[in-house]
Amino acid sequence: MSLLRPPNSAESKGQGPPKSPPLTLTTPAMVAKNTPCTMHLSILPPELATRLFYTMIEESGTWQRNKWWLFDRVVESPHRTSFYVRQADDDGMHQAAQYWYNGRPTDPPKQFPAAMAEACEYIERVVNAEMRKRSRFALEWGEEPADPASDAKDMTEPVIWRANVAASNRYEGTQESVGFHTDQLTNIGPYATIASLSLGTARVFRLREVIPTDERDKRSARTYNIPLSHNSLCIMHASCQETFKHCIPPQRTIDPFHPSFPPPGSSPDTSAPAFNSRINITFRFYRPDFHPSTTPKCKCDVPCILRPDMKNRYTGVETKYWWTCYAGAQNDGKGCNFWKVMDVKAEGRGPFAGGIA
Ligand SMILES: O=C(O)CCC(=O)C(=O)O
Ligand SMILES: [Fe+2]
Repeated sequence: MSLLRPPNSAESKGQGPPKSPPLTLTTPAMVAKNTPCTMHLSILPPELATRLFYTMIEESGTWQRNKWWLFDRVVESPHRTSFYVRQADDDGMHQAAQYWYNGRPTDPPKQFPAAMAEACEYIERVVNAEMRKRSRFALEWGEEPADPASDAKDMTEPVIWRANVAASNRYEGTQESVGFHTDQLTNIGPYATIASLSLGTARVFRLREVIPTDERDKRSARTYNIPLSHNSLCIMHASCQETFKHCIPPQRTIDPFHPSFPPPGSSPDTSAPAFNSRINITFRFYRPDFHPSTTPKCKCDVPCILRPDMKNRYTGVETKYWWTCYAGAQNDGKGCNFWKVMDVKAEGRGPFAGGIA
């Protein structure tokens, strides 16, 4: 008599623990309480935020939609994206590196535009201050990155995170989006910290936990919606990529963004146009011990990608990670099925915050 059961009862669905409805997190306190993220409002001086928005709108003219093979067809990302490296100031890390994306070698990346480099200094300060408040996971990077002084002169505390690369995304209108995913850990390593700056039209950032297999009958995942406004920073802290997926869903409506001044170079009587565009910049720390030259290659001779074992993550002392073939994303959907468990000692990774290896 299923017709007589209450529509949302566990019994009517046939399985699983009760589900909680999606929760919208509108304040920094709510974000910190419910997710492995923190939200920081009005992060940049307003003039810099608007100037950077205009810079990135201009830059985005050349950005591409990512394409890859999924099973037997090519799919195209419903938004545009690009990759930047910070001026190679230290160890030549970027000069020598061959960058790959979705299983294909990419052109040498562009350098941070001036306004992005300026913004990055504010963001590094906030990220380092936040990280110092949190306890660290054993597999996080355990040493000060090389030459912190050049970018953080007035920091009195040690620098534990540096943004040496950034990926940027542009979402136009209500329908451009990115589906649920976790960020590849190939070069940022386990328990990475990712700092995500939002500019322009506010969009919802959605998070959902991946419940480990052995907890599925005890609890179910909840969806969290975080509206990210112009000039806000969302930090995905260590463990976010191991435990949660994230996406930018399409929306029914958005509010146009009205910049506080017209584009640089416009005539004095021009008023600022309105935009339906959101720009996102995710600042990342490519770890020296996960330098592209150290990425294992699969039998297709393409660098593997590194992913956590999200579903069985509590089976060992530490989360397990896999190196897997990614060639199939480009090669007509055909990869070599190569995989191996990451072995930090055998691969010579570290130093780690937990002092392993
Ligand atoms: O646009 C965003 O806020 C998220 C972008 C993202 O998830 C990514 O670039 O990996
Ligand atoms: Fe992401």
